[in-house]
Amino acid sequence: MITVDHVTRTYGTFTAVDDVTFTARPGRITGFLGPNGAGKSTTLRVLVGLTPPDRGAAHVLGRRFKDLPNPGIEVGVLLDASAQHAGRTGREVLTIAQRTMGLPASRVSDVLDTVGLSKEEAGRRLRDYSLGMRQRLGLAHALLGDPEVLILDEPANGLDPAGIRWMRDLLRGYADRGATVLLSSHLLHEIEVVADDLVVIGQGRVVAAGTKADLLAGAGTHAATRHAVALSNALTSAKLSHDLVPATGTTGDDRPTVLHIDANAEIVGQTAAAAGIALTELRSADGAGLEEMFLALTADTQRDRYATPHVAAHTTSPQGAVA
Ligand SMILES: Nc1ncnc2c1ncn2[C@@H]1O[C@H](COP(=O)(O)OP(=O)(O)OP(=O)(O)O)[C@@H](O)[C@H]1O
Repeated sequence: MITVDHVTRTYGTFTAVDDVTFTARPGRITGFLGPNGAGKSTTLRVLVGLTPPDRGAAHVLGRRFKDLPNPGIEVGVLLDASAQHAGRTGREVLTIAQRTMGLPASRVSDVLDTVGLSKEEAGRRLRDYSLGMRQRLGLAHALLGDPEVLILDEPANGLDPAGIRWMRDLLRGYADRGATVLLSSHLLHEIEVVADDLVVIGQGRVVAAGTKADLLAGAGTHAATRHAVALSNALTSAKLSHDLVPATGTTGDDRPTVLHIDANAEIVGQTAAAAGIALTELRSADGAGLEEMFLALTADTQRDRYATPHVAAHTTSPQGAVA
């Protein structure tokens, strides 16, 4: 269990983390999401005692990190995979940690195996490691003590697709055995696939927290059609609000146009059928849900604005909007 309780951290007059409160529970993977500079790393640093908070407190397994007698055994931490002496070999890094923690020497080979670093790679110096190899070594370091809690900052950074899949399975296995897993990431798809719970942060403040299922509930429906104007009219008549999904076909294109509708697929299908409109696709918008939720929740805190063309059924002429 991890609890972050009203944590605030300022640098001069700048508030990097502002009254942040959330819980990461055992047996679950909690995804910590936010735009660049939102305060994710600072929060994780407070959690592991590297940055003192100005106000509030963070606890891991009911204690402050610095009060854990042998933290490596209880909590596996990966904050910055490059923060190791470049002249040491991977095996040396792990051996130092293994001895410090009082673990059997066999743990080093075990975790090298787990993260897929070969004997030969473990003998190379870190300065010669690729980004993905450093990340794997960082994970090996975090897993060394077979801890009950994992705190990982951007763990998928630099991993190839097979590595990302492997990491996902590894974290799922940990959580299924009752561990608490907290991971930050910008990779929304990764978080969407792996996380049970989500905490979204923007400009230092928590803007949403809860189970992924609750937060993404009501994601709506995506319907594709070659008759977007007619469908938009039918949806407007049925008082169903809808938007054009950005970067999909527009009138004049050969591709069907995709609309996002704030209603379930059954209602949308019935509305289209009643109006005699053929749909080429009808599906829950879950897949796009996290990205849309993330951008909407953090819109005020994004440095890169994004243009969303709106059909805005109830306010704009559908013909004008999709033409
Ligand atoms: N030591 C420091 N001194 C001054 N400002 C800092 C310090 N550490 C962090 N900050 C500021 O706090 C804010 C939050 O930074 P943080 O690294 O926590 O964000 P983040 O959400 O992890 O971002 P990213 O996704 O880009 O890694 C940023 O504006 C950053 O510049």
